[in-house]
This record gives sequence, C-alpha cells and structure tokens, in this order.
Amino acid sequence: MNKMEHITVVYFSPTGGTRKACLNLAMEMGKKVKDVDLCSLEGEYSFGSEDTVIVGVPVFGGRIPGYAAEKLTYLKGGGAVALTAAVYGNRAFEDALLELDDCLKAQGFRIGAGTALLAEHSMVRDVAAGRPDNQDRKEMADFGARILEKLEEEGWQEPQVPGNRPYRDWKQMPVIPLTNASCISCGLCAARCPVQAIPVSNPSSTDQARCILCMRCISVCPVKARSLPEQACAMLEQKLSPVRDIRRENELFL
Ligand SMILES: Cc1cc2nc3c(=O)[nH]c(=O)nc-3n(C[C@H](O)[C@H](O)[C@H](O)COP(=O)(O)O)c2cc1C
Repeated sequence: MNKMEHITVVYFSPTGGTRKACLNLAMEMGKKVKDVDLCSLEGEYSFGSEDTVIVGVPVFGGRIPGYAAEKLTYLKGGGAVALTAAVYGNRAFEDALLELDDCLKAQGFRIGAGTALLAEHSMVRDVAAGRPDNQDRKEMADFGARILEKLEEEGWQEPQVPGNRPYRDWKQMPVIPLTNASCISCGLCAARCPVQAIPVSNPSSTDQARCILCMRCISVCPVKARSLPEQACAMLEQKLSPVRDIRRENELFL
C-alpha cells in the first residue's frame, strides 16, 4: 500500500492551465502539495516507491510537447506512483495521455491513474475559456476520491488509456510570435521563454529554430505586444470553431 502523505505535482505549463488543472486535483485529494516546474529542472529528480506524483503536460497536436518529453527523462521514478494528466484545450487529446504514460513507465513509475483534463486553449483563448472552473474543481474531488480508493486496493493494475502507437505525426505551424510597436523591451518574454528562443538583447525577435510555439511569451507580455501572425490566428479560429460551443468533460482512467 502507498502511504501517501503528500503529493508532488510536476508539470510543464507554459501558460498556467496545466498547472492549475493538476493543482486542483492534488488539492482535492486532501494531501500536502509540493510543486515542481519541469522548466526549472536542470538535473535528475528522484522519487521512491512511497511517493505519489501528479505529472501534467499540455497537449500539443494530440501529442506531448517534445520539450516536455525531454524533461521527463530527468525524473527517476524508483517505483513511485504517477497520476498522469494530459491537459487540453477542448479539441482532443488523442495520443498524448498514452505517450505521457509510456514516457513515465520508461522512467520507472507505476501509473496509478490517467486523466485528460480541460484548460483554456492557449492559442485561441475563448475556446474552453475560464477552464478549469468551479465545476471542474468539484469534479476533481470525485476523481481524487476514486483514485485514492483504487490505490488502497492490494494488487491494483495500471489503467488502459486511449491512444495509438505509433503516435500521431504532428508538426508545429511554421510561424513565430510577432512583436508590435508597443514592446517596451522589458525582457520578460526572454526571461520566461522555456527554450531561450528570445534574445535578451533583442526581445522583439524570436529564433524560429528554437521556438516551440508554447504561447508563454504572448501570455506573459505586460503590454500585449506579442501575438501570432493574423493569418495563423484566422486559421486556428476556423479550425477550432466546431468545438467553441462544446463543453468537453474531464476523463479519468483507473
Ligand atoms: C502548439 C499548441 C498545440 C495545441 N494542440 C492542442 C490539441 O491538439 N488539442 C487540444 O485540445 N488543445 C491543444 N492545444 C491547447 C493546449 O493543450 C491547452 O491550452 C493547454 O491547457 C495549455 O497548457 P498551459 O496553459 O499549461 O500552457 C494546443 C496548444 C498549443 C500551444
């Protein structure tokens, strides 16, 4: 039996939705919570078999971001229980949860439960706007109770989660965020970029070869000087218009 006293929440959350969704689950499980941002991990981070860890990543194109997959190799599971969260913006999570579980198994975790959770779409913010909301939070209390009940059982099994191998092929759009004349060169975007794609000396430029289009620079800019090119925005809005008025539900796989 896993004598859980606290839960560690490990996440990659460029615009904060993944972190919020995972913290909601952790807090509703009634344990002390430790917060670990994958962006600030620079070396190995080890767990042991008594640990329980919520690991959350955003869904990018039905996959997990390559940056997150790389950072997950810093985690050493040591038999710890992972509760996984593929956090997505109302379109679909496709192979992301399966890929996340596979990555963590390879790092020595046992998967206790998988979840697909909703958060605001970071590219088109009026899709799943305001999520996770109060209703999501209440649902996390139910998910948390069901997870704890399962982990109390002797000989519990890892969940079957949806998704296919090989994982779907996805390439990010060949665009970068643009900067307009209101940029005050404060350098916040450069400081917060997880992949150092924005030079501190010239924050209005972006290195396309490094940029993972995670939207953090756009979301942290205090004067809203950064945005995707208009054509890309129009294309995304059109692509997401069929899911704009749908409320997708969080899912739990035990
Ligand atoms: C490059 C990119 C690709 C995305 N692809 C998907 C997707 O395939 N399906 C989906 O529902 N949401 C997708 N989203 C939305 C994010 O998964 C969602 O907004 C997530 O909550 C962002 O996490 P964050 O707030 O922690 O950055 C994508 C977002 C970005 C930036």
